[in-house]
Amino acid sequence: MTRLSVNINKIATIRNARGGNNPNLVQIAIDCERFGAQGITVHPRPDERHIRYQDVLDLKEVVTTEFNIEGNPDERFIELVKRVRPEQVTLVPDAPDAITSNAGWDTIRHADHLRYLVDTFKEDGIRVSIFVDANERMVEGAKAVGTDRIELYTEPYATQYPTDQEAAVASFVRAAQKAHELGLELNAGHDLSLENLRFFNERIPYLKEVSIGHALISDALYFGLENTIQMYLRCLVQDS
Ligand SMILES: CC(=O)[C@@H](O)[C@H](O)COP(=O)(O)O
Ligand SMILES: NCC(=O)COP(=O)(O)O
Repeated sequence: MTRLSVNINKIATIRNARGGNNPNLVQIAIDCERFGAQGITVHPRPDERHIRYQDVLDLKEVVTTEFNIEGNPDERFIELVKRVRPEQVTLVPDAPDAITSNAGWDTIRHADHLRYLVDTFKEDGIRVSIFVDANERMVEGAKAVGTDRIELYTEPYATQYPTDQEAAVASFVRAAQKAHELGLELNAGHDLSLENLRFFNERIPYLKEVSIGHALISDALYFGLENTIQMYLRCLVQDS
């Protein structure tokens, strides 16, 4: 079964709006796990607009499932990840002023840099995942730099899904097959939701993990966090 990692960035966004500790990010991470999440994802950004670097250190003390730290690997990020030693680091090429992540790596152009990063994190026993578009050449490039996994950037899938599900998923199926042929493990994320997740999971072979934040936390406003996590988990169960 594909595993669900809950991205708690948006909890930190709400907390930061008032400067105090409500909602309590650490308690929410503990509760997400209690409600069935199989991982916790955070994406510290240089401006700390949601997840703060201190949050990552605090979360390391309590997360008992898979801890996944995503981000643009600048010096501060590299130092943080190497200090925390999460189960997984996901390398994302987003600009500091980007509203959210908006593209995968060009794994061919940035091959030398990515190879260095993969080696750096693997040295500390941290699994490395590289965020890529659903493009077979980029998957091949990711393999060439030695990563363990890739994460497919699913925003284009989510955008096209309401109008043409088959067209939306086609390049993702090809990229997933390519990853499998090359021996790469597969994650996916960005804008996955209750609307589009089940179909994606049914169609994408060998999917190990999805990380979901924005839609899941928004749904929790209506359904509650525990129910919402269970609803997402049900989308990931395959009928046999
Ligand atoms: C890497 C990725 O796909 C993003 O979804 C990211 O983790 C979300 O970041 P924000 O919560 O800052 O939009
Ligand atoms: N890696 C994707 C992620 O963690 C969450 O993305 P989103 O669901 O907030 O778009």
